[in-house]
Amino acid sequence: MKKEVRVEAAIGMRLAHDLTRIVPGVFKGRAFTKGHIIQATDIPELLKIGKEHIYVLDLSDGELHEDDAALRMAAVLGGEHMAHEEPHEGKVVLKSAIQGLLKVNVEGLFQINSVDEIAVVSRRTNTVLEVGDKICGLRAIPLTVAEEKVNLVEKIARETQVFTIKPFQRMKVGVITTGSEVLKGRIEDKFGPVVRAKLERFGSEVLKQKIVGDAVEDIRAAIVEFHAQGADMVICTGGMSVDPDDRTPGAIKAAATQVVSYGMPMLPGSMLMLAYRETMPIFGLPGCVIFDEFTSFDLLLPRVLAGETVTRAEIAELGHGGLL
Ligand SMILES: Nc1nc2c(c(=O)[nH]1)N[C@H]1C(S)=C(S)[C@@H](COP(=O)(O)OP(=O)(O)OC[C@H]3O[C@@H](n4cnc5c(N)ncnc54)[C@H](O)[C@@H]3O)O[C@H]1N2
Ligand code: MOO
Repeated sequence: MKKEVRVEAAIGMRLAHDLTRIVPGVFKGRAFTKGHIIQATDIPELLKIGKEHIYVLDLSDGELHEDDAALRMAAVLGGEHMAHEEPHEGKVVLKSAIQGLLKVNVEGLFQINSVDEIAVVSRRTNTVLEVGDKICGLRAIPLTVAEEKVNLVEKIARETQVFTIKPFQRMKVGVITTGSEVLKGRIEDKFGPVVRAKLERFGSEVLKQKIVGDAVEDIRAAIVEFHAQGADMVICTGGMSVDPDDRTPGAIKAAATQVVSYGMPMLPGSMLMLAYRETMPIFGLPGCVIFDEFTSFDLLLPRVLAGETVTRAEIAELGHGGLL
């Protein structure tokens, strides 16, 4: 049960929840903390943030304070490689304790948010998380909430394992740079450093970079050789579009046991190819990867490094929102 008391009459009473001050462009946060005992000197400040009344709470059985509801939900939604802090203004934030790939059971999250008065708000599935990055913020909407709603959230969370973080594998990657202009020294290679930096971010490394021309057989042989040497992944660069000298897709196809897709419904990065030679992933990277900061490669590389196999159906789904 909650009772309203005028602030002038509330001196000596404990605040039942955090109170928020927002000054646009300057500050948004806690002005008063739950449990604070109201002093006469607080009254002008309370009135300034629009509080003429405060609640005095007397929780009945089966009713939870917003902070306790949030903490209970965080305890079941959190899991391996996750951490959270104390509630602020009724909200708890789950954070990642490692660098990894966030997997969200979207159906489980939907079921939880279908429980009235509950909000669990997450990053999108397949987001790359660095140490300390937020996974989700969660809260009960009212100041007090029926415990049975939190029980239901706990049940769904246990059954669906809503959030998982997959650490990245450390892979040894063979890089094959195609293009007569690079082989013949007409231009300086820019792909090597870009690919190396993208791999190193996830703790993987370039085993070796081979500079080959545009001949299908040379590119195919280089892929087969890396595979025989035990590379975990091969990345071919350039030669992915429609010119007569763009022969990389044909060479990847010749070396692969499975082509997942040549072409992605994403821009930039629409000419990317993903294939496998047995279990070894092979990427064909189009020229845009040396120019654009984020392409389809930046979306698929973390998936592959997390040990996931990407299907053609998932690639087809990328079209919605794929225009970057
Ligand atoms: N008519 C069409 N034009 C283009 C298409 C298409 O479908 N039809 N696709 C476009 C897309 S999308 C991309 S992305 C680009 C690039 O595709 P490629 O992978 O074939 O790129 P290249 O032709 O090999 O090279 C383009 C450009 O980049 C330079 N390059 C390549 N490799 C390196 C390297 N290792 N270091 C430095 N510079 C490199 C190369 O010299 C060219 O200047 O095609 C669109 N066009
Ligand atoms: O593979 Mo291309 O940019 O879509 O930029």
